[in-house]
Amino acid sequence: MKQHVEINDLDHLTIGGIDVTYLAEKYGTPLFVYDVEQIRANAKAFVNGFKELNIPAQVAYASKAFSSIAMLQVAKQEGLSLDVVSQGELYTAIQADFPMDKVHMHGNNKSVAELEMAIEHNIGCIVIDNFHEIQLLEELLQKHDRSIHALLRVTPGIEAHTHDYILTGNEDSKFGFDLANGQAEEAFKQIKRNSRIQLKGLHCHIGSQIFETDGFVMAIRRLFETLANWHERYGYQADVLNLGGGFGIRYTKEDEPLALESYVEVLVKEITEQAHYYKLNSPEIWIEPGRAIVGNTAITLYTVGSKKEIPNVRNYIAIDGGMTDNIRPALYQAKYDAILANKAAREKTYQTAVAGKCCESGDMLLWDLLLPEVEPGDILAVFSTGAYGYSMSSHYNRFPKAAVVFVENGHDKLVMRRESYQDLIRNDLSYE
Ligand SMILES: Cc1ncc(COP(=O)(O)O)c(C=O)c1O
Ligand SMILES: N[C@@H](CCCC[NH3+])C(=O)O
Repeated sequence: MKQHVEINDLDHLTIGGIDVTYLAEKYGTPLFVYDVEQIRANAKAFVNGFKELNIPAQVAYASKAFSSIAMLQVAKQEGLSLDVVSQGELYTAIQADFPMDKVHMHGNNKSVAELEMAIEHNIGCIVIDNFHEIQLLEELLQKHDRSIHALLRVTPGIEAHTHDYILTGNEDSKFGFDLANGQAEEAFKQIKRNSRIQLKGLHCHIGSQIFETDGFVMAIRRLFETLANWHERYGYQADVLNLGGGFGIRYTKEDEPLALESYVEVLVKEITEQAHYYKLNSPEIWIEPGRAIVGNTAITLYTVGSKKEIPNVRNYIAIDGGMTDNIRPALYQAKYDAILANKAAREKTYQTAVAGKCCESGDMLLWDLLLPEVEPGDILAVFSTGAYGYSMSSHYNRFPKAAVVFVENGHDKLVMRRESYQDLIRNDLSYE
């Protein structure tokens, strides 16, 4: 994947051609900085991958990875569709003037309000997840005298664990209808009985941060066994197969992601072959990458503060953010890489852990990092924080949320303001 950061002759890190120490000074820290050119390049890798193979497809950006009006505007400009899982994500899409016919709604417990909002705005597709939802959707479509396109989310019994796959019998997942135990077929029959729900096809999502293609191939084969069966018994042909997201990115040197185009090639090849084998129509291919669109496009800038050196144990440096802007190390033991942005080419001699400033021992960003000699005021840049960083951020310890800046063509633009303390207490009511 293309590198979007460099080191300039001041020995400073740059992103999208802009000195990050300038950005830290201008906007303060913690600061998320996205390289928009890289977002576009990632989006194009998927979109053009399908175009070059002449395959009808939709690349839906999974907005859970990072949703903001500016981000959705870029997604729209790149011709992406959009995966939303809540009213909040749908509301953001509406505010970004995202074409509603390209919005797909997920969720394992969609509320009446969510479904009504989706129906009212005529979104492109609902991904039906459970029996309760079928009933709710039927009632709401009847009430509003409307119809809607839908996919059926199935669990194919394949789970990706980043580097390998396990086949599970009855998959223990809160999402979707199980193929093996017949619930998917029961749901299919219920939906087919309702003329207001047009079932466009099947959806599955096998995991996240996946570096191989075998799991996708296995899932496609499972889906086609099902489709062949439903074709034979019910005369059903799917217009769409949605393989979800999960395409892995590089966080550290140990990660070896595939080129994004190669996932596309494998999906296209396997789906085409399976359709041919079972003499079924080739469905449109939809995917939902989140991390692979934005993950490697952003860095987070922090200012270094205190230091603690425990002889023969560990050194700690602390930064002005932490689990409030990046919960992933605490939640998943996720690994990151980082450098001192103002001493980017300096020799690295200081072994240290990087701690956040929350009142929580687990609030750590990195456990083991080699840096140049560190002083308070240095700017730490953590790489690959574009996905599930800001979007999973919290107000723990009442820290205001960080600011987000987009850089492109040598210009920087604030796209999410840093929260103020006033913002923090905006929902508090007095009890005096
Ligand atoms: C249904 C679905 N689609 C898409 C995604 C996006 O995944 P990723 O960011 O790994 O591409 C997820 C999250 O794992 C998901 O649950
Ligand atoms: N939030 C997770 C991925 C889950 C995606 C949603 N199914 C992460 O940071 O890796």
